[in-house]
Amino acid sequence: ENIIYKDPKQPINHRIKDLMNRMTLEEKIGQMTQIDRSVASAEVMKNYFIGSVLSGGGSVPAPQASPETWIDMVNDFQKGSLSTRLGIPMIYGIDAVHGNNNVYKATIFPHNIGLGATRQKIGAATAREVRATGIQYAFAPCIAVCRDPRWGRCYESYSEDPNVVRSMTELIPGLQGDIPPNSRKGVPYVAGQEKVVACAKHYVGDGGTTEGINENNTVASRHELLSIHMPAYYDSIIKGVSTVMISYSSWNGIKMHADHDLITGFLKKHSGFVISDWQGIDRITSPPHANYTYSILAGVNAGIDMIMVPYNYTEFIDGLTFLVKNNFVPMSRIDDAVKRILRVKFTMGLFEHPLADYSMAKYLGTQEHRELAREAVRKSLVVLKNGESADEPVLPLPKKTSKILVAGTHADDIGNQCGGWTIEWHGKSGNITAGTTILTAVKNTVDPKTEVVFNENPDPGYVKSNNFSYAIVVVGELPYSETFGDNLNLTIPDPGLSIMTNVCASVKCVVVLITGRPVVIQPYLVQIDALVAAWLPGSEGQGVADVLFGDYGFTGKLPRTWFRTIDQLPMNVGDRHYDPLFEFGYGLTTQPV
Ligand SMILES: OC[C@@H]1[C@@H](O)[C@H](O)[C@@H](O)c2nc(-c3ccccc3)cn21
Repeated sequence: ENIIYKDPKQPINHRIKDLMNRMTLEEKIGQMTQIDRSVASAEVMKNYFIGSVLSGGGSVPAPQASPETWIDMVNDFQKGSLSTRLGIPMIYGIDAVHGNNNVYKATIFPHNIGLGATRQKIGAATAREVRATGIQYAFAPCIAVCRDPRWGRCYESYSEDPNVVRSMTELIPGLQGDIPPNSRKGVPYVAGQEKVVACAKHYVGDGGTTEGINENNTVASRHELLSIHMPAYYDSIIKGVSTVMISYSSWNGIKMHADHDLITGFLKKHSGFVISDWQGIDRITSPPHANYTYSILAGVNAGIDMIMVPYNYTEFIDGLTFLVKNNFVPMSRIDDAVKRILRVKFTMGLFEHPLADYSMAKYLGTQEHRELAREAVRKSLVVLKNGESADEPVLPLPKKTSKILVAGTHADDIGNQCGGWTIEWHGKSGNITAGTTILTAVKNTVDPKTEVVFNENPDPGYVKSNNFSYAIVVVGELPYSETFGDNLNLTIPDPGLSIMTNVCASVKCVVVLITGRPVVIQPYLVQIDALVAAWLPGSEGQGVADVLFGDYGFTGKLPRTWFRTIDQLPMNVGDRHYDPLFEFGYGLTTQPV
């Protein structure tokens, strides 16, 4: 190819410069525009030079669509982009935040709250399952530091402790590949076709809002912001994260999407691109979209490079074009944004491999990935109580006994054990995707002679009259995401609470909590014989039975403080007044049998 930007042997900076020199303003602004698949088509991609498409939570080509159907859709949009004058390929993004979780039959890993180990391997497996659907960009990892469990997204946060969150940035080399030894830091990196572009989110302070109110205001000194919420961004950038997503929240009343100092003045020492959240610039104003021209002006001039519009792309394109032509947004700002977007697209080899090939479809939901998820589940569970004293432990449970009861709303429900961001945006109860429920796992694990009785919500009389050796009660929160998960009381919703108290009043009980965060449990502890925090384990429920029955020991530790009562919140490790029910880092261990 004698056209420099099309020649993979040319240095990337030369390819960027050559391509930029050829681009019209319309083509440049198109690169800055990301639209949802529901308003995309090959025609739209071609006519508006769209640079990126996404699947918002639950935005799928068809219910239970196969990997091939996903690849067909992505390649159809790509062909539209390749048919433009300059043939700049588009990049497709999706929230693969615990596996490629929008996709039917994808492996669903534990949510971040439960991810204690194996993060790089999980990143690599997730990258493969994203590529299995032809997608090249994952809006992960979320490196929020959740400081108040009343926040609806606390389960998307690894921990309240910035150091734990920093260690979780190991997901990035899993997703993107390890940056080459002694390569320049702060440069985007994606190692080929089995890796994806990652996205550290949401910049910055998303987990520190008042009372955990989603998208709200984080009141913090500069020192607190930099020491609690910022550290993991350093690690992410050093590890070559290619993109950073801006938070809906505000810092001391300033909307992050309009914060030039923190975006351009601080973050953009790295040379990847910065992307807005969904209608993130619209929400700069209250009410959202009250002055969209101002939203575009404030967001783009603050330093945002790609706008997740995601629907009314002509309004965005026309608005930004007006602002550039009338010198409200300098051309230098547009060129900076497009340069960064092109750098990521060139670095990841998208110009050389714009179309997904079907050979990777086989990676979706493989047994190998499910075994990895199962291992992650084992390592994520935390034993908070194990009998009345160490010399009479309840766990591990005997496999061989006459008859056991399994009860609870979360015992035989894949959707409940996966939580939000699974198949649908908010997740959904029921048999929503492939996997192993905890009940199935228990049946797989006990001795064949042991009778396993499942009764979701038994009455006390039933429990008493049946002479069960013990009961496993699996209850917790119903699936939720974002604002819908904001919760000021953090009680176990009924009927879970009454199932727990009824069963535990009548027989020796092991309570397994399926929650995205600590919940009120102190009043019930005395009647619970053993208590396990299982968080949101995902599709591989076998990992729960593996440790319950001693095939593996429990090793998990609390990644966040377990409060005594709600009125203590916010309360985090290191606070002067710290009086938790179970402290950060607490967890009883058991030996494998
Ligand atoms: O799914 C794309 C992004 C995701 O990456 C971000 O983490 C998350 O904050 C987010 N919220 C919405 C969203 C919010 C309200 C209505 C519709 C969609 C969309 N998104």
